[in-house]
Amino acid sequence: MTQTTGPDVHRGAPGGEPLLAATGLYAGYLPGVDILNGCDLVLHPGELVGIIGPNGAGKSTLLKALFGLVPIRQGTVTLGGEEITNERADKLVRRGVGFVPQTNNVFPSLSIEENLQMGIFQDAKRFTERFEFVTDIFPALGERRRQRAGSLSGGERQMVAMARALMMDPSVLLLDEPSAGLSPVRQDEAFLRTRKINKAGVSIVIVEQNARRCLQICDRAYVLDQGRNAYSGPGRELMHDPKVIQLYLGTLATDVEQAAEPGA
Ligand SMILES: Nc1ncnc2c1ncn2[C@@H]1O[C@H](COP(=O)(O)OP(=O)(O)OP(=O)(O)O)[C@@H](O)[C@H]1O
Repeated sequence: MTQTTGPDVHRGAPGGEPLLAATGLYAGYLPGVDILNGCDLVLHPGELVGIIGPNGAGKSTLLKALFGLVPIRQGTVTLGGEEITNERADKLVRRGVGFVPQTNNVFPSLSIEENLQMGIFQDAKRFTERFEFVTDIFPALGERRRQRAGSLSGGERQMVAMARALMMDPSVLLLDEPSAGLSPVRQDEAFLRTRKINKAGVSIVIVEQNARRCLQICDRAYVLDQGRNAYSGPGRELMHDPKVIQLYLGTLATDVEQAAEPGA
């Protein structure tokens, strides 16, 4: 049973102190209108945690609230045990939180290299070291460092945006729908890229519309509905949970899974 009730909200999470923890968050854009209605999330060191749910559930709002872009009216956020609720985004970047927005995530008139410089302007002396790290993960960015970001494809821009967020050596990366607007093949690449960053030691919270693919790559996931936790658990477990399939994944998820299983 994966329904989240009370202490079961972080089902499947490893023990120990979480790296990032949000507790009982109420947040919204307009006075008196809450989009988040008491949702919780924890991210443990090394984890890749997904947030899925229907359109308008508040997935992106949760990410923005964690990054100080939407005011939190009630509840707390901690990073490494220290409270960071409503801390400004630039301070969060200094404290090791990176954020990759869904759209407008590169400076189109700047080159790839200049975009990466913008990512580390708060600690410019580390540019060379960090440039080497990110181009090791994404060699294409090193090879094309002089190319204007505006001339890149959607998938390549997404890669630049992720790399820019990695320049400050974050311990936590918040990714807002990295597969949005990409063709199926490019979507797969975006998920593989996410996994690669995670394997390089960065803990990740990823919001995704492509719920099935998200659950496939995540250690754990939360299903949000109307700004509240509806279900949670290990990604692959949620994928096969009849309630989650019926309410949030549709029949396609089971069809595709069965087709992928030998002998099915
Ligand atoms: N800047 C804004 N000002 C006012 N309301 C907003 C703003 N951004 C989002 N909302 C509202 O907040 C609600 C949740 O939006 P949010 O983008 O967080 O949902 P989501 O779960 O990410 O949805 P989707 O999967 O469609 O991207 C929606 O009703 C939306 O209209």
